[in-house]
Amino acid sequence: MVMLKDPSKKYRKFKPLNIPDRQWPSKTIDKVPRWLATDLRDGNQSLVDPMDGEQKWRYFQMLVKLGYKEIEVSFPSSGDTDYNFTRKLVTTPGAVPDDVWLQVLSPCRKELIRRTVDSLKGAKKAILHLYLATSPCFQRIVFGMNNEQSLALAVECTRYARSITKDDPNSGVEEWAYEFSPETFSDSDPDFVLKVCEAVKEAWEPSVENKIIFNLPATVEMSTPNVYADQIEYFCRNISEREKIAVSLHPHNDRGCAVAAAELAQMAGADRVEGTLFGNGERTGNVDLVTLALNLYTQGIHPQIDFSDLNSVIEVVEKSNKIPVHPRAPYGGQLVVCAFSGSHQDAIKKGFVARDAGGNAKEDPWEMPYLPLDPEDIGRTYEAIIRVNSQSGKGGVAWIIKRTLELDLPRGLQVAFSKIVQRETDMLGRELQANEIKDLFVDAYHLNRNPRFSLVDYSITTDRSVSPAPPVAGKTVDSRNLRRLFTGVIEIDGKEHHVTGVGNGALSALANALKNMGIDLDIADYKEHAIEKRDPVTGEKKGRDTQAATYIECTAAGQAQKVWGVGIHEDVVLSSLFALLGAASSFLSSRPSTPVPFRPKRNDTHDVTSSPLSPLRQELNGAPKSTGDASGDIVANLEEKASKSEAREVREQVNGRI
Ligand SMILES: CC(=O)SCCNC(=O)CCNC(=O)[C@H](O)C(C)(C)COP(=O)(O)OP(=O)(O)OC[C@H]1O[C@@H](n2cnc3c(N)ncnc32)[C@H](O)[C@@H]1OP(=O)(O)O
Ligand SMILES: CC(C)C(=O)C(=O)O
Repeated sequence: MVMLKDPSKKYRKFKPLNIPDRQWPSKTIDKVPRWLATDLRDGNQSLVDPMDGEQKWRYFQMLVKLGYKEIEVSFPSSGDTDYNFTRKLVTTPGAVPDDVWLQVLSPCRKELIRRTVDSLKGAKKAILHLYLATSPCFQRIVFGMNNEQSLALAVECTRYARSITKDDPNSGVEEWAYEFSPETFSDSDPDFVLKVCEAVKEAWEPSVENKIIFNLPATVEMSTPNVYADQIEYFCRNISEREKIAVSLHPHNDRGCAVAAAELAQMAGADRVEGTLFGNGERTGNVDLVTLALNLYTQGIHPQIDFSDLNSVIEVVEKSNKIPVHPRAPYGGQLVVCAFSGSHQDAIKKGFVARDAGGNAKEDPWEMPYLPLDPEDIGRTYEAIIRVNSQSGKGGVAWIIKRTLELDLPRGLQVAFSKIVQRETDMLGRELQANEIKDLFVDAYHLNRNPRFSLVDYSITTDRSVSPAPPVAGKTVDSRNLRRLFTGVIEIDGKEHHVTGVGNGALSALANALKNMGIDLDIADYKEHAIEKRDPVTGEKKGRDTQAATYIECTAAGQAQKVWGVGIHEDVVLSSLFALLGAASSFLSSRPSTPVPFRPKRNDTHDVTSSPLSPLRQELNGAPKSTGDASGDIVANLEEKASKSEAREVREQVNGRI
């Protein structure tokens, strides 16, 4: 057995402070703290391969660009890399903006403090940071010192630091600040910490304008974050000359609560937070500055750090640390702006549709199911939001087709295409990329090339001979009542056929022409809309022209099977004809399971039994003969099958528009 049955002897419960009148629980975070980025020090010291000078340089420039004004750049006494990097920063003109403070860390050892201070000669603004552990555990085990000795060392080193920095006119730095960290604060006696800090403050003599920074680290996270908040509130309430002090936080993430600890401790009175981008740092890491900043942002407070292009930040962080940002890391993780599951995708899609429909501007209130932040604000694209795997539904798939091809699929087609996608994801056992889904759609609905039917030539004329309302003397003919005659050449499986058909509109005329060839399709659903012209294969915009997209759902007379056809063309009539031919092609190709009725009509242009259509007939061989009326037009069929209002809508479209 590895885990103890009773761990209570080995691990003792952390004893919380007793502050019955604590104030922080009813506070909120209303302002941006001072941020200190310690990626180049605490983050760097924890890496398998610490950064070299060049990597540090690039990282530093990024931190400056993001807006950090206090940056812990090194531990100069650790060796040449950090010392030389610090020298390069202060000696390279323009490398450090005038409003940026360079912070450097040293233990309480005089020779190391000297070297640390020397590294900064030439800097405009510098923070010298000393640390000394105050917890009984460290005092006893690491230093072999008692409280008095620790306090004396802290004061002695602060005095020494003062003498070679702000009190030294030849220090070579324009403005000095001082930070002291009672290391292991989270495990220290709060009253002893106060005693040490009072003594250090007295030794440094801060002012209101140039405050001393007391950095109170959860060097190791020991307790629930409310206990850390209590410790911070206790310090803030009891330290004297609070106005001359910046209370700083430095939470580590041993229990996974660093962000919560930092937030509660700000509510408890802290002014400043030290951390790293994406939480790199010793063991489980430092508190993540990206999360803290964007948590503020999503509460309506700009963190004064610009994460507009978070992807490029991730790139630098990953390259420098050689540690990938976790795919589920808040805000930055690859997967956090993605939804795979059907119900999430559906809700997000509806959210975006509602936002678009409301004509919302970028800064209008964000109300989006499942997404706490507009991904666009941090430079992430909507395309990345919805990804498709076997857990996805029609909503996500439709969203991808909308984004890639600008096609607004009717609900029935969403359902049908989603099944095709589902089959593919199940078969491949992996996620499908947006481009793969687009290609699948182009292929399934023959947008690139109809594999079986091709419209070689056609004309649509009015057929007055069959007009339902022949002209009456003295009255003009209502052209809306004229029936249309489709005459054309259709190539089927490489062979040309002359066909004719009559209908209420061009589409129904073609449907009847197909019916005359034995392909008896009824139109069950019809939708069209305009789109910007795009290449159907690459999806790229092709100028400013618009195209029509037509969606037609067909059933074979007397059959349950339904197929969809999609047509895209500048000409709205052609777009619908292509959609019908697409459906016809899909129908024939899927026929073996549900054969198409094949009914040669005696008065047809072609006798299919002896015409070149024979191969087609053979393909259709064995199909049950329909008992339906071969002359019934598509709108009449539709009225039988669809609801009355839908039928009326389609009738208007078919009769009036095409
Ligand atoms: C919580 C933190 O992250 S603190 C920052 C930690 N960062 C680093 O340590 C990175 C850079 N460190 C180094 O390069 C080296 O450790 C150095 C240069 C500081 C010291 O190197 P060495 O002299 O070889 O000492 P070593 O690293 O073995 O041990 C640390 C020594 O410093 C002492 N020490 C540790 N912390 C402190 C402190 N805050 N003040 C004074 N002395 C300290 C230890 O007690 C130990 O002393 P000992 O040798 O008398 O037992
Ligand atoms: C030096 C101090 C602030 C530190 O890194 C820690 O305690 O974690």
